[in-house]
Amino acid sequence: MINVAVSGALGRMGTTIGRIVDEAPDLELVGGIDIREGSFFGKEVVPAARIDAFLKEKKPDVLIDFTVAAAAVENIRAAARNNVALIVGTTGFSPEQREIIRSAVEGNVPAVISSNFSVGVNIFWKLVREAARELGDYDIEVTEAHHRYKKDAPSGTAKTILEILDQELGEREKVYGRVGAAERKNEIGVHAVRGGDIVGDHAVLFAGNFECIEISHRAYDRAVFAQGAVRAARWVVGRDPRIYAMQDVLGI
Ligand SMILES: NC(=O)C1=CN([C@@H]2O[C@H](COP(=O)(O)OP(=O)(O)OC[C@H]3O[C@@H](n4cnc5c(N)ncnc54)[C@H](O)[C@@H]3O)[C@@H](O)[C@H]2O)C=CC1
Ligand SMILES: O=C(O)C1=N[C@H](C(=O)O)C[C@H](O)C1
Repeated sequence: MINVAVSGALGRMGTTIGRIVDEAPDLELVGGIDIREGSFFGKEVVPAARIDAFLKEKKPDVLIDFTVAAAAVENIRAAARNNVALIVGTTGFSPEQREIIRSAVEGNVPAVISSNFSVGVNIFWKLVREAARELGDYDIEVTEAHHRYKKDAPSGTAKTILEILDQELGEREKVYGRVGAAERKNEIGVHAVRGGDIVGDHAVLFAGNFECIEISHRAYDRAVFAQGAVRAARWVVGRDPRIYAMQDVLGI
């Protein structure tokens, strides 16, 4: 039995993950952490200020964090000092926060960190990499769309797309939300749409003369992210103490 705790337990992803863990015969939901007290699936949710006492008492094997960047950094540090493995889906980290996370995790606990835990997006990233290798001279535009409550833009998944494009094509200027009259150069356009209850759409357009290729992914339910995160949680326990990607979990 793997003991699982969830931070961001009262949020959209936290409740989706809590339900999956609660229903899994091989997993035990030991409780949750959020900014306020509460309960989910019959388990206690404690305020983030009490995370150390919570981890010592409940002894989860793994903490799954879907919160906000500043909170996740503190939760990750707490898990690392209490020897709890990590799944981190939170997005919007600054380079400085990424460095704090790296030094908290490396050599201390195993952690799978991914801007997107869906299997489909992990395959989509591979397809984008392949297309970029062949179509480096085409104009490239990245578009993402999410629900009205999303706090960060562009999405973590879109930032990962940009990292892949930079790795394959060399670093190019990014133009965010094109406005005004300017001739297109070699930049990559990046566009974020926010509205309604859109779960998560991403597309990369490669536009050449007389043809375009668009690679896209659309999530219809956030269960796809939650199922991926739970799959990663089963995989991460007992691994060497370092940062892993979802591709490591999937073996792709
Ligand atoms: N990697 C992936 O596959 C996915 C990542 N995300 C990311 O997950 C994060 C959460 O997304 P949602 O669940 O939609 O947001 P949400 O706003 O519904 O939930 C976040 C929860 O975190 C709580 N929280 C805030 N500070 C906290 C702290 N210090 N400790 C514990 N909990 C705290 C909030 O009260 C809230 O309940 C975002 O960064 C989002 O981009 C979302 C979906 C998929
Ligand atoms: O906030 C969300 O909802 C999502 N966030 C992730 C991101 O920023 O890429 C993943 C997914 O698209 C949903």
